[in-house]
Amino acid sequence: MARWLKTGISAEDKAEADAKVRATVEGLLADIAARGDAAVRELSVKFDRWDRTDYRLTDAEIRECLSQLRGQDLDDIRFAQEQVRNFAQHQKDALRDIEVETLPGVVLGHKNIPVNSVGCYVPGGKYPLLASAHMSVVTAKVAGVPRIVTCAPPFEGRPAPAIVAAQHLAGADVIYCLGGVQAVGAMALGTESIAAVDMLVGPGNAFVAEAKRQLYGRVGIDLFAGPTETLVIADETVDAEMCATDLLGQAEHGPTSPAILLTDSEKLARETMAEVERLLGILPTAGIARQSWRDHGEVILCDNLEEMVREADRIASEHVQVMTRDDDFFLKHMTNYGALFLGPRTNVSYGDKVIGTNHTLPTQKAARYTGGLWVGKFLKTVTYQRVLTDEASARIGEVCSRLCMLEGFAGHAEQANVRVRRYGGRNIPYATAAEKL
Ligand SMILES: NC(=O)c1ccc[n+]([C@@H]2O[C@H](COP(=O)([O-])OP(=O)(O)OC[C@H]3O[C@@H](n4cnc5c(N)ncnc54)[C@H](O)[C@@H]3O)[C@@H](O)[C@H]2O)c1
Ligand SMILES: [Zn+2]
Repeated sequence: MARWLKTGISAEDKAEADAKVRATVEGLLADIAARGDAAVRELSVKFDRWDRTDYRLTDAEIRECLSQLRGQDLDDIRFAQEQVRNFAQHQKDALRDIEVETLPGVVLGHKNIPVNSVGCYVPGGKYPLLASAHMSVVTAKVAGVPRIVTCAPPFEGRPAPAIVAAQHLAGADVIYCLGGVQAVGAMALGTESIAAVDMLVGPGNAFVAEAKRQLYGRVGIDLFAGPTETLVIADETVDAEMCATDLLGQAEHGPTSPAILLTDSEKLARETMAEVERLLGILPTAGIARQSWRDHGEVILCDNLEEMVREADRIASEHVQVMTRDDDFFLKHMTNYGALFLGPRTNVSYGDKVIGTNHTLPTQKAARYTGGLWVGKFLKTVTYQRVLTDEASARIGEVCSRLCMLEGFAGHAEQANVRVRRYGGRNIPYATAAEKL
């Protein structure tokens, strides 16, 4: 039986916090819908103390941002984008348009059409998270999206040069310096100055993730990608320093980021908890990490690998780092996760920043029903059909007609009957005679 050596705040407290965010976001989106640019500007001033008449960055501002980065920084950004682009291209190559003859004379096909315009949100409230620009803009580009708009909040009172460089180098068509609900609201709803997009993608804090959720339907969204979560599954093949580092490395994202250790070793569990305390004494971002560890950190002790898989699937964490005697066991049996990091040689940070898999991943158990952002999310798989011969049309038509009448759909039946009469040469009376076929 799984046993908790450390727990976080209660499910009720979490639900209450979520309800508050929901209500706030509802109000902000209604305001943007009603008052457009004026509301966007007011919210930008209120939340980010950032006031402009036009939030679109000019070419000169973009060039200025690029010029502020060192050559090494630009090379590193290009390297990371190259990795993301390569893997996304391989994934795209695995998606084929198909056209098949499923019965003699019956041809069915599907093709993958890129969404026409997307809005890529790049978070930047607490840290200038430039990596998110690679993940959404580069991937949209590989998918073939014709119009890519991107937003990130100001950082320390101005556009973050590294984010803007990443947005630009990734191939964004239009860059706005806007954050939070005002950014995703403006992109989805459109304002006097911002043309609405068809789909929103990218991660963000609880407000951003909730705004995307509420805008879903009005536009498409990639997935529910809110505050980061990490799960470390470890046994005594690794030590406490490795586990504690990997927990705090992701806990630093924000005060509501769960970091959970799942292990079958009580010794490792206790040593890791002690090591977390030691590292919190020296980590420069300990302010945030300490709070998330206190409120959302958990340590769960299991009896064996099977139980660890069950617990991990229940948690359905965004990131799962596996460092055990049999990592492949988890790859083989786990079903709910955003991304797996197998073995101590890799880690979530590699995935977050550079290795090439997408870092925009499902949170709050969304991993039960979706994977993360990838090139396929930007593609609409649509179908088409044609019937090549009279015989095929009559054959399908006869079955169709009977099935329509089983449902009481006389009009549908007649769509079939008219074709059976013309192409099958059979004189079917109007609609009602379907059952006599
Ligand atoms: N799931 C994923 O794939 C993934 C990946 C990377 C990052 N993340 C998450 O992205 C988030 C980034 O968060 P962030 O805050 O640093 O940046 P952010 O850009 O997501 O949010 C900043 C914006 O939040 C808005 N805001 C702040 N306080 C508000 C309030 N009280 N009411 C309404 N709006 C408010 C402001 O408009 C501000 O511009 C983190 O939670 C991180 O864990 C998730
Ligand atoms: Zn991270």
